[in-house]
Amino acid sequence: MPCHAINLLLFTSQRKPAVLKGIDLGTCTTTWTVDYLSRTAGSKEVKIHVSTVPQMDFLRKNFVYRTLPFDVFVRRAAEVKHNEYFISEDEKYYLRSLGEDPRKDIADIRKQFPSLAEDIQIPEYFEKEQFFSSVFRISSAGLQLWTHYDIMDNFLIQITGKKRVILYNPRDAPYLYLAGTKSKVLNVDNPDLEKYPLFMKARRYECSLEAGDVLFIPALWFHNVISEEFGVGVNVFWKHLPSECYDKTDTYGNKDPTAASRAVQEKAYSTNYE
Ligand SMILES: O=C(O)CCC(=O)C(=O)O
Ligand SMILES: [Fe+2]
Repeated sequence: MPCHAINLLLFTSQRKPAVLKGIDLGTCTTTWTVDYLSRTAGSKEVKIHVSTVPQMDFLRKNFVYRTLPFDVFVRRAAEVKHNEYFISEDEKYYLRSLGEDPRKDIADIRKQFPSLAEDIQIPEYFEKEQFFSSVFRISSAGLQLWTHYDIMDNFLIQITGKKRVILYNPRDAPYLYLAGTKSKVLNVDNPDLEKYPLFMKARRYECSLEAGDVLFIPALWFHNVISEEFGVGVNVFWKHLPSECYDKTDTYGNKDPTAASRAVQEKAYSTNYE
């Protein structure tokens, strides 16, 4: 086993987030320009989030869902002011790619974007049977995705563009004012402490992702993501627990696992962390 694979196994088993640099991700890191992406993926329709403000709020829904051909979407997401737009000329876009039928099918870029999937080499540090989904994350500059957790282990592969990611340990959940898997505290940099006094107690971890970096986000770790530039990411979720622990109807990877599996996941945090 190569040395970096051993390192990776070591920290995935420690269940701590980490940024991996210098991993061979294939040709995507050099070829995925706006032109290339538009030409290669063509006009397949994608459902996108469109927002007039950069800070998207899932709970109050300050954005709308719209559909665009992929090539048009990528060009718009890469520009700051738009000639053609839905709500405002400086609206922001976010794509979280989905399966063909999002209620039944899981996002897998090899199925929905086969020509682009050829260009990316996904770090294979888990067994094939553990793979759950691969998801495009394409965002306008400035866009901020709400703080949330997912229930599976995850590599966030940043192919182009810069991101800033703030993370919180699952143990700090009591300070994050959760509604389901999402935090009500949108402004993590300047929180309203009168409304959310306990937020002060949450310990913030922060990292910058440059193009070509891969962030390991362990299951249940909260993350808040700001795209500092227009950028293209792909994230890969995999099942680190036995398959039967997961809800079979969950195509997003964010439905809570069964009570027993949740207890197992949480135990990892109460024993492994200082
Ligand atoms: O990079 C993003 O836009 C969001 C990533 C994310 O939420 C994830 O990888 O689970
Ligand atoms: Fe996530």
